This record gives sequence, structure tokens and C-alpha cells, in this order.
Amino acid sequence: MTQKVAVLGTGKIGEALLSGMIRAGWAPADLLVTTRRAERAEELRTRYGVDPVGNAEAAKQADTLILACKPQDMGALLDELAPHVAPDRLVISAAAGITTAFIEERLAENTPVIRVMPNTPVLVDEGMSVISAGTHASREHLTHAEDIFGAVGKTLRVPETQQDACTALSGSGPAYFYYLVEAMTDAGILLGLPRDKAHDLIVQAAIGAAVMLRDSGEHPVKLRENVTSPAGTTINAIRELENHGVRAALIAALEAARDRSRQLASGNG
Ligand SMILES: NC(=O)C1=CN([C@@H]2O[C@H](COP(=O)(O)OP(=O)(O)OC[C@H]3O[C@@H](n4cnc5c(N)ncnc54)[C@H](O)[C@@H]3O)[C@@H](O)[C@H]2O)C=CC1
Ligand SMILES: O=C(O)[C@@H]1CCC=N1
Repeated sequence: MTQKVAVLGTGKIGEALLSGMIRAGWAPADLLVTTRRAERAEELRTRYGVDPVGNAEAAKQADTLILACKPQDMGALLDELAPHVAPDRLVISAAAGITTAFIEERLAENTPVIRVMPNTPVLVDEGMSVISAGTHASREHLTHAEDIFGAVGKTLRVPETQQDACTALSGSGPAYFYYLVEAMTDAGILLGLPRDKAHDLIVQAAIGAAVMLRDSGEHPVKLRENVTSPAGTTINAIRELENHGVRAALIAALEAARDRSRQLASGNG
């Protein structure tokens, strides 16, 4: 049976997911999108050949609804959707902080709900999507969510109590690496390198390090030790990182992201 999937609130993450599903072989005819602005709807129709519809129409036509609006817009979207979502639909939320209970209590009784935290590398099929079942989501529903998000990267099931932490690590995670690349490229400028060369060197160091972290089976400490020669260059850099409290800053930063995810649970921002 053809399963229609609708993305409701097709902004950055919604479009990233949509493009990945199409790359993975979903037929545009089986995909629906909703947007707030008509120009955005036309953009998505032109780019992907998908059908833009209203939220109520998406709820009627699609078997699976992926809610990808901001947490602050989720209450209003659910109020609009509630009269139209039959309890045999699967509702998947990609919004930070919003709990499955928040969604369940606004929809018909027994509606299956799944909470997913993806990240933007779904755009290059290297995403990580962290998945938790709500009260009425079955094993089949989880498998269906994994089919969708697994098309654009890896998936991981966690208890919902871990979702705010996973949002801090994984949902926001790519931003920290971009930030590091930006800062290290600035360092290259300070050291007299042209910006494009500094950028290429740091990006390739990041890619090489990421592949080694994934494929070598070695602990990150061992990998770092292998780079750190006695009385060499690296240890001088590491001493500065320690002096400036970079490890503590990262721990505090991720804790702040986790706390913000918890705050967003109210849907009020
Ligand atoms: N950007 C990211 O890296 C990630 C974002 N998320 C989550 O995804 C959600 C969306 O984030 P972004 O894509 O970054 O934001 P965005 O602002 O690019 O996209 C949200 C879209 O929803 C639309 N929208 C809002 N209310 C609507 C309604 N009632 N009907 C139809 N469309 C509506 C907005 O017009 C906008 O285009 C957020 O809840 C965020 O927590 C999750 C993981 C990663
Ligand atoms: O910054 C945010 O709130 C969203 C959720 C995870 C990544 N971006």
C-alpha cells in the first residue's frame, strides 16, 4: 500500500528531510508539504515536484504527518490539525523540546505520536535522528519512522527522557563543529594564511578526524595522543585549550542547550 507522507511546516529541516526522501526514492506524488507562505509553497513545488496543500488537507490525505514547525508554533498548528487527524494517522514531531504528551493531549485519543530529533546533515545523507515513541506508538510505527529518517542517515532509539540531552548533543551538534571551523579558520588568518587555504585545511582536518573517529575503533583520547608528540606543537595548543577552559565551556554549552530544550516543552518559547 502506498504510504503518503506530509511535512507540515516545511522550513529548513522540513526541506532537508523532504529532499532526502526524494533522493532515497520516495515518489514526489506520495509527498505533501504545507507552508505558511504561498511563495514558499511554489518554491517547493518547483524544486521537488511535490504538492503543497493546507494543513487540514495534509491531515486528511497523508498516513504520516511530520510536524516540522518551530516549538513555539506547535500549539497553534495542533489546534488547527486536531479536528482533521484521524487516530489511525502516525504523527511525528521533529520539534525541539515538544513532548509526545504535549501532542497527544491535543489530538484524538489513541493517536500514535513519535518524537524525532534529526540534524541538518540529513541534507547529505549523514544525519542522525534520535527517535522516541509516545504512549500509543507501536513497534511498526517506530519502524516506519526509522524507514523515513534512516533514508537520510543513522537513527537511534532512546527513551523520551533522554531527548532533551540528545537535542543538545546531536540536533544542535553540527553547529558546534561549524563554530570550531570558523574559529580555527580565524586562527589561520592570524597566522598569515589566506582565508580559503585556512578553511580548506581545517575542513579536511575535520573530515579526516571524523572518519578516524568513526572507523578506527580507537578512543578519542588515543587518537589525540597519537597526534601529540613529546615537546611538540600539539601539546602547546592543548595547554592553551585547557588554560582557557574549553572543555568546561563545552560541557556548560551543552547543558545550556539541554536546559533550553526543556524550556521549549511548554510550547510558549
Ligand atoms: N534547524 C535544525 O537544525 C533543526 C531543527 N529542528 C526542529 O525543526 C523545527 C523547524 O526548525 P527549522 O526548520 O530550523 O525552522 P524554520 O523556521 O526554517 O521552519 C519552520 C517552518 O514552519 C512554518 N510554519 C510555522 N507554522 C506553520 C503552520 N501553522 N502551517 C504551516 N507551516 C508553518 C514556518 O513558516 C517555517 O517555514 C523546529 O521545531 C526545530 O526545533 C530539529 C532538528 C534540527
Ligand atoms: O536550535 C534549535 O532550537 C534547533 C533544534 C536543534 C537544532 N536546531
